[in-house]
Amino acid sequence: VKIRRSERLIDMTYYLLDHPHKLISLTYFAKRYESAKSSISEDLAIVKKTFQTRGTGVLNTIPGAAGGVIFIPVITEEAAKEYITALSERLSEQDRLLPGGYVYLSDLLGDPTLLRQIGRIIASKYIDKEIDAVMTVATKGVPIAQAVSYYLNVPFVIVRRDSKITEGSTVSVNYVSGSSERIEKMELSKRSLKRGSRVLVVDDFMKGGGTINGMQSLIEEFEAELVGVTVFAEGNFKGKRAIADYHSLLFVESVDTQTKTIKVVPGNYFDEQPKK
Ligand SMILES: O=P(O)(O)OC[C@H]1C[C@H](OP(=O)(O)OP(=O)(O)O)[C@H](O)[C@@H]1O
Repeated sequence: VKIRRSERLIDMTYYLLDHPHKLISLTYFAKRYESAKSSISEDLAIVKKTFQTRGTGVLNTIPGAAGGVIFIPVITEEAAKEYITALSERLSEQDRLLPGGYVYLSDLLGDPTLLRQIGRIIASKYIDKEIDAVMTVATKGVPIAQAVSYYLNVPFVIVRRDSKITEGSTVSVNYVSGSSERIEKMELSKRSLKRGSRVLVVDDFMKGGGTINGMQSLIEEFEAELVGVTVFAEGNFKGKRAIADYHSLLFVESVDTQTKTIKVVPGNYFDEQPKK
C-alpha cells in the first residue's frame, strides 16, 4: 500500500532527528516508503524548508549517486541567546554560592532538557570544525560532554583524576589546580585518543583554568589537536588564567558572600572572538 506524503514526512522527520550527521541516501527513503525518488526529493525539500524556517537545524543535500541528505542540528543565535539569558537569570538565585567562589550546578547538570539545549548550543559553534572527539574531566563535565557528543555525533572521552585498573594503561600529566597552586594529576586511557585527533574540550565550570590547562597538556601528550574550549559557566577569577581562547555560556560576574547571592550573566559565547 502506497504511503501518503503526510505519513512519509512525519516518519522521515523523526528518522532525520534521530540520526544527526548521518548521510542518508534517497534510495534508503525510497525503499522505506516504497515511493519514487522524485517524491522523496520533494518530501525532503519540504522538510529542509521547514527545518530552516523553524530553526530546527540544517538539512544538507549531497548530490550524485552516492549522495543523499545529512541533518545537522544547529540552534539559531537568537534562540541560543534567549535560552542562555533565561538561564543566567535562573542561576542568579540565592544559595548557589559555595566556599571558594564555586557555584552549585549539579541540579542543572542533571536536568535532561537543559543538557539537550546546552549540548546543542555548544555543538552549534563547532559544526564546521571537524571535531573527532569531545574531552572532559570527571565528574560534572561528563553530562555536558555526552550531550555535545550526541549533537556532533562524535565520541567523548573522560579524563580522570584518579587511577583505575579499568582504564588500562594511561597517559598522565600534572597540573596546577586552582588559586591554591596545588599540584594535581589527571590521566586518560591510552586507547581513548588517536594521534592527530581534533579535540573539543568542555567542562561545567572554570575558575582558575588549571583543569582546562591540564587537559590541554594531555592533548599535547597524545599529539592531538585542541580545536576549542567551551565551559558551561566561568567564575570571575582575579588571577591570570594560563589557558588560551575559550568560550563560556555563563559568567558568574559577582558573588556576595554576605547575602550569599551571585550575579550570573551570559558568557562570551556570543562574542566574535573567544575571550583571552
Ligand atoms: O578552573 P579550575 O580552578 O581548575 O576549577 C574547575 C574544576 C573544578 C570543578 O571540578 P570538581 O568539582 O573539583 O570535580 P568534579 O567535576 O569531579 O565534581 C569543575 O568541575 C572543574 O573541573
